[in-house]
Amino acid sequence: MSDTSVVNSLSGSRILVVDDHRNIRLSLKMTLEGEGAIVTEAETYAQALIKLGSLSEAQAIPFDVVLLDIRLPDGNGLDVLKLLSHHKHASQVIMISGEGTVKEAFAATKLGAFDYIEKPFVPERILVSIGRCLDFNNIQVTNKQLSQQVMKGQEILGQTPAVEELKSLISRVAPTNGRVLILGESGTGKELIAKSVHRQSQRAKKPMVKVNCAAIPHSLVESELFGHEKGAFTGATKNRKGLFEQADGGTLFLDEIGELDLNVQAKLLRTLQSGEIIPVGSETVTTVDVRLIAATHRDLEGMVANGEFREDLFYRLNVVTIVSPPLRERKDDLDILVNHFVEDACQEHAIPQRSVTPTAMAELKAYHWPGNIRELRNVIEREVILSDSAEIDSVSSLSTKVSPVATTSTQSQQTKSNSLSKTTPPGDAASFSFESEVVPWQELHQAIGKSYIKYVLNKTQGNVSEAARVLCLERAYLHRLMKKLGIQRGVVVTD
Ligand SMILES: Nc1ncnc2c1ncn2[C@@H]1O[C@H](COP(=O)(O)OP(=O)(O)OP(=O)(O)O)[C@@H](O)[C@H]1O
Repeated sequence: MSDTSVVNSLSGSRILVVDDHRNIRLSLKMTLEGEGAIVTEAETYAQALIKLGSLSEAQAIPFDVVLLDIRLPDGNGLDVLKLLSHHKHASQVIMISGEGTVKEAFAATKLGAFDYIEKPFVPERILVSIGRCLDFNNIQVTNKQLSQQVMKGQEILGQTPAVEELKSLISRVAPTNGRVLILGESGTGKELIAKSVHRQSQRAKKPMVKVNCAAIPHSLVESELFGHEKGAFTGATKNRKGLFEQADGGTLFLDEIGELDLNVQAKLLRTLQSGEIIPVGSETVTTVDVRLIAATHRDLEGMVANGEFREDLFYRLNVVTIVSPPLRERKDDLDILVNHFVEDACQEHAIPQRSVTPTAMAELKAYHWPGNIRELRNVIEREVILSDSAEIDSVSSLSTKVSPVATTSTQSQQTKSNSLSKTTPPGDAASFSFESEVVPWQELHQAIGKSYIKYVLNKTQGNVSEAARVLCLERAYLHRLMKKLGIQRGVVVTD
């Protein structure tokens, strides 16, 4: 036996030895089986093809490594190699040859042979080469798994004309350096589009840095984008690179750009015009090469008209506009999306495979989807988790706040299976008469809560701190609740 690293890597590996010399086959078989490999022999070109199977793309080749002699009585080993090189899931091939020439060795390597070994060889030479092959196979498998993981959830799914058009626009725009403005409602996939543009661009190997402008306090946006010098403001204890610099050579994705205040908009405009940034508190100008992609669910043109967004910045950003269509305008994609999200949720939560029945699918199609694909993903995840059976037959967790837009074909099913969850769609009172009498649960919950808080505030003479104490709530939380429920501070109304 040879060294342990070889012993470990050969154990259980499937190896095909193709050679017309019986002695060579036997000696290879003995050596390889001694290391735990499973060896199959072929004496001729024809036998090799039989052992390799149909070589159709649908079938994996049943060997990890093929040891292939070049001169065979009925053909040339290089032709077998050629056939294997066209196969998507081919095994690795090590060519062996008695009277090999440099030309042959070169041809073999060009056709994708992993190694080329001349006879006579010592067994260790073969073992080391096979060990490397197997390591390479493992690395390839790991790479594939990793890239599948990275790509998981990154694909823009859908086949409706709207989505096909979207994908075609992305593929045309992506390879250019043009700035992109992505418009669309929340949850329609704007971030997915931005990632797809970056991935298909020449900057794909460089970073894509994402920033949600709505999530950063106004006072910090400038320093986040452009960086700051030590001591520029309280808390700036050291120099810090901004997101523009972090994205240098790549893409900066400014999500919710409509939330930037006018001051930062002016600085952003300057950077877009000059390609230069000046960190907060610094005098040094740095040049950056960044492709900007911006997105918003807001009506930027309306904001320009109202003076809330700079017109010059709007035109700078808006070299190409991509509109992400709302889900209600591409309901034919629901089947694909739903099946994908069901599969995803089952995998993520280690739940046996579930499926959605046509009845449940009709309910999903009748719904208006105000939260778009994000809402769909969440609804499906909830249904998968809560469902007791392999078939999801009814969708109980659709939001109760928004009316479904029922189509004629789905109304009867919807009335049957969805009797409690929806409010009446406009102009459709007859078929929803029972539902029109029912107050959705969340509305009821809020109404009771509002009435109760008002009652307590009345008892405490409008004293919010006292009311919070009595209700066992944090004062700040009670304030937020009052704001949400529309209870004005200081105005105490007795219901
Ligand atoms: N066409 C699609 N195919 C598959 N998944 C999608 C698609 N569009 C959106 N999603 C999924 O829906 C969710 C929301 O998408 P995304 O965050 O890109 O939306 P968004 O428009 O950027 O939302 P927001 O405006 O709230 O930031 C994500 O989980 C995303 O993977």
